Amino acid sequence: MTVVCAHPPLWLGADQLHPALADGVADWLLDAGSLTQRLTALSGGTFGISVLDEGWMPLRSDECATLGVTGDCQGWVREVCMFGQEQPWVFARSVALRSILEGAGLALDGLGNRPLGELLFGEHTAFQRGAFQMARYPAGWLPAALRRENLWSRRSCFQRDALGVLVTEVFLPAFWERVRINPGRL
Ligand SMILES: C=C(O[C@@H]1C=C(C(=O)O)C=C[C@H]1O)C(=O)O
Repeated sequence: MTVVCAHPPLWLGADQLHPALADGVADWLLDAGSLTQRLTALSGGTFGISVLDEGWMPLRSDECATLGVTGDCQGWVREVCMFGQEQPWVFARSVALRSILEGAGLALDGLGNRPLGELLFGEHTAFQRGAFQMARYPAGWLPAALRRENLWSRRSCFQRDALGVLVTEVFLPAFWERVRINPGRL
């Protein structure tokens, strides 16, 4: 496995971004509904998820800090690619702290190719979604096949009691082509 080091990006709230997000970009990055559902609709029946990596591993420093831990922490990591029309549209990395997840009754490890959105947005879910933060995602954090500089990403934490699931989504070039939006500086 190649380990690529990259510094954490500066994550900023929508009101901290200068210039502000263009309307078309904001329409996707700031939509608090289920991205899985929106992509499924956009794909016309061709939506799919492929799990690229998952397991217990050390979380990144910016993830530990966002989940309220100072210093190092371990957690469940799930990295997926969401496809539409056979194109890679969104890379997503979802993480939760091991210490909390183990007693929380959320079977992240049993999801496989079913979308996490089913658990987070399901009918009986009690998750509350936190505010979005945006950044240009470090290319070194993307799997080699998807690696590009400067891609827009967003993250937000889904909270249910003590359990936080931090979901980061990176919007890939084929997605912006599909929606015919120029996200700027690609
Ligand atoms: C959070 C959602 O779930 C999506 C599904 C994911 C998965 O299956 O790993 C990851 C990120 C999300 O984009 C959503 O639908 O909005």
